[in-house]
Amino acid sequence: MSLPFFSKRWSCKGKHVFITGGSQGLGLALAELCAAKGAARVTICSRSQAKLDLALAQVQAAAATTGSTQCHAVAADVSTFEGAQKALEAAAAGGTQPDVVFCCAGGAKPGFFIEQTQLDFETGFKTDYMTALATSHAAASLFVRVAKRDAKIVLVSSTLGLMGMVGYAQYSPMKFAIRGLAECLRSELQLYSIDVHAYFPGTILSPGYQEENKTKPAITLELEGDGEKEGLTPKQCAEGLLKGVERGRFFITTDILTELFRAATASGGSVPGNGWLLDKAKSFMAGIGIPVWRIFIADRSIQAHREQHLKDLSLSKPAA
Ligand SMILES: NC(=O)C1=CN([C@@H]2O[C@H](COP(=O)(O)OP(=O)(O)OC[C@H]3O[C@@H](n4cnc5c(N)ncnc54)[C@H](OP(=O)(O)O)[C@@H]3O)[C@@H](O)[C@H]2O)C=CC1
Ligand SMILES: CCCCCCCCCCCCCCCC(=O)[C@@H](N)CO
Repeated sequence: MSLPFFSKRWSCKGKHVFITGGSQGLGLALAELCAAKGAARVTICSRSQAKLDLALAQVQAAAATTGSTQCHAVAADVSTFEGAQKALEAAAAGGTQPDVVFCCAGGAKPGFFIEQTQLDFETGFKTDYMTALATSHAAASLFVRVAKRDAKIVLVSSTLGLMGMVGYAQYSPMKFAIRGLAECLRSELQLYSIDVHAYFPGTILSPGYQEENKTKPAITLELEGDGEKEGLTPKQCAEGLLKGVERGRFFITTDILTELFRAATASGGSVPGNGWLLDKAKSFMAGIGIPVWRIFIADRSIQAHREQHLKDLSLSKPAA
């Protein structure tokens, strides 16, 4: 056990870092960062071998700056327990078990609730929640089995794991579920001294973001704001995420808005915060700013959009 005020800073140096969703976006940027920071081994995992081949070359290039990192790729679908277990076994085949597992796999398919199908929701459940559940279950089981010391599991939620809004019914509830999972695991995995962290990014300018914008309703885009201006690059997010992990933060954010939502909504003190007094101040600010935004901007724009929306809906419906 480490004391809360005197704990040593964690570092990925010399560690084996395993990353799902490592073939692009946040996961790839994180892999490059850990390679550049001297991790002993970086294993990236995603379903597509073709994407992994391209990504691995980038991670190797990042590793060349220090020269001490071995880089590997494992093709696996981590949305099942079997897939996640196999992925971790393959990662360990090189001789060292992972020390830290980042669950970055995920992705949204925005759309209107009544236009989305059972398959859309099931895909959200698999891609966002099951990948996180299966990976963290396989990782925790492995860490306990080999009595790994200093092990970590990092889950990736979203701003939308702290608040929900129009267009994200297929995705946001899964990110809320990841937050619930993180809270349960933080509590239970203390039994094995495994640290758990949860990251809540805002917009990440990733390939996934480009993809989701293809089906994103106009009203969702409007409320979310201009991603290109307000979003962060995968590299900026990876740096912020790693910094949060190094400092031992439980709920990690990389933008002020998400930090306000966290302070205002996160579990009423039943989980570690980001500084008691500062959290109180942020929660106070959020308690004023967020309702003002909801009443005067969000709900107002949605209500003003009703007429246009009904026209848009009937466009996609066959004539009665
Ligand atoms: N982009 C954004 O604006 C935001 C993203 N987030 C979250 O951050 C994380 C990273 O997002 P982003 O950088 O946009 O990621 P991308 O959507 O660009 O990439 C997703 C990655 O996950 C992999 N993946 C998807 N499904 C599986 C699966 N079943 N098994 C294994 N790998 C899988 C993909 O590879 P492959 O196709 O080869 O499987 C790919 O490497 C996600 O969890 C996302 O929900 C949170 C807030 C905002
Ligand atoms: C003072 C209070 C003002 C409040 C303003 C709130 C604005 C809401 C922003 C919601 C942003 C959602 C980002 C995450 C996106 C994400 O996870 C998807 N892109 C999936 O990939």
